Amino acid sequence: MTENQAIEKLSTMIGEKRLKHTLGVRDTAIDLAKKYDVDVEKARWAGLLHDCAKRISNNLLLQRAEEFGIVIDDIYKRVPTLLHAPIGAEIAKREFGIDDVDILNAISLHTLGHKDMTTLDKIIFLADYIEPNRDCEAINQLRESIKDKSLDEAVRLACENTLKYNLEEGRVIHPQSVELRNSLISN
Ligand SMILES: Nc1ncnc2c1ncn2[C@@H]1O[C@H](COP(=O)(O)OP(=O)(O)O)[C@@H](O)[C@H]1O
Repeated sequence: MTENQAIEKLSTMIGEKRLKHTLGVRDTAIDLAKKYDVDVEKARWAGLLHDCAKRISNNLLLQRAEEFGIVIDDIYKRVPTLLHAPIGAEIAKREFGIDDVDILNAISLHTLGHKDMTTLDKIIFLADYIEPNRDCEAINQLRESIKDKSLDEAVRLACENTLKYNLEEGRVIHPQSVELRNSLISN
């Protein structure tokens, strides 16, 4: 499938607004890949497809997770939308013909992150947070503050912002993101 064909298909799956975000993530991921010497094509495809399951309803996400053999833990049960990441990886494989494990893992980990992320995984996680179409105070500030920081520092700050947001909103927090945050603290 060409990139244009993928974009065409995606637009029917996620709608115009989410597509704009997606193209922002793709472009940001490509810039970060060049900066951190990661395969640009992998960053392009992971960025492009990271949210391909974003429009699927909670009930269908739970159903698909069963079908695909994805373990539905307690937090996934309570916040099924989190499943759009691992299910997105399955859809990228089944419907977009992606067979590269690095791309599929980056899609799967883009929302919660993971303590053992590869550089590509970190790039997609960060790109999803800082892409230019996201316009809110916390993100605008973070974009500025990470300019002179390492990738790990930037990932930690993005992760901490998401954790803080979930705390402030009184939402549950998946331990995988707490583990990611702790893995990026040196003491
Ligand atoms: N670590 C986490 N634990 C629990 N919920 C989370 C976590 N990270 C994100 N979420 C929630 O998952 C939902 C989807 O997150 P995300 O895909 O980042 O959203 P979007 O791309 O639409 O901003 C949000 O409601 C967010 O609060």
